[in-house]
Amino acid sequence: MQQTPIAVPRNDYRDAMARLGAAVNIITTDGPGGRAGFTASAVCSVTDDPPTLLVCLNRNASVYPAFQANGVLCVNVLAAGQQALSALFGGKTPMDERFAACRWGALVTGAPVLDGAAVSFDCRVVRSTAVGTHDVLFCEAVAIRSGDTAHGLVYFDRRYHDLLAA
Ligand SMILES: NC(=O)C1=CN([C@@H]2O[C@H](COP(=O)(O)OP(=O)(O)OC[C@H]3O[C@@H](n4cnc5c(N)ncnc54)[C@H](O)[C@@H]3O)[C@@H](O)[C@H]2O)C=CC1
Ligand SMILES: Cc1cc2nc3c(=O)[nH]c(=O)nc-3n(C[C@H](O)[C@H](O)[C@H](O)COP(=O)(O)O)c2cc1C
Repeated sequence: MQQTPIAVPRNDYRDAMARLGAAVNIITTDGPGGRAGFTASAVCSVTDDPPTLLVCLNRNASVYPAFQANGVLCVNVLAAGQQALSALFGGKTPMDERFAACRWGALVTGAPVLDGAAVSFDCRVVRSTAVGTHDVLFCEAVAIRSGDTAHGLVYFDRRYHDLLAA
């Protein structure tokens, strides 16, 4: 017998996702579309050959056109103590104000690399697929910079938690 699928209400889904702990990342880009950056928890590793991550970006975000035009990005994984940057890049703040809050470098693509990040993946976007409200960006790493800190940051239950190494 066929079962009728029951849709999960959006808020129930969000409440459930709030219990899936995730790293917090500042995703940056620069190029012909201009400099831009946003906070993302929807980031994960796809394959190590070729080294590929995915990043989910809402097509309604103000930063979307810049990421589309540039085709490059840097995934900056936040370290313990950097949660203020997550709020700053999490929406509404003018772009210059977001970037003025900390120091930046560059590796290969020119996408901004955050000083003090736990690790940064400099990437070219090699493919993208639209799913619902978001684009899933497949990003091939062309350079990596590891930070000095052993202390990470996790977003869980709508709050930030420092991960302090023993
Ligand atoms: N993947 C995304 O686009 C995410 C967007 N956000 C944005 O930040 C705001 C604050 O987030 P929270 O304090 O965690 O409260 P929330 O209740 O809005 O979200 C709870 C969880 O649901 C998921 N989620 C939220 N919005 C989503 C979206 N549009 N698409 C897919 N998954 C989504 C995330 O895992 C998030 O941590 C959200 O309202 C949303 O606008 C936050 C986390 C992920
Ligand atoms: C903790 C946190 C995680 C987020 N994760 C994502 C994400 O994975 N993908 C996404 O498109 N937006 C995510 N957002 C929302 C974007 O950061 C926000 O929409 C972005 O800064 C664009 O905002 P703007 O349109 O005001 O520029 C997240 C926000 C927060 C605070």
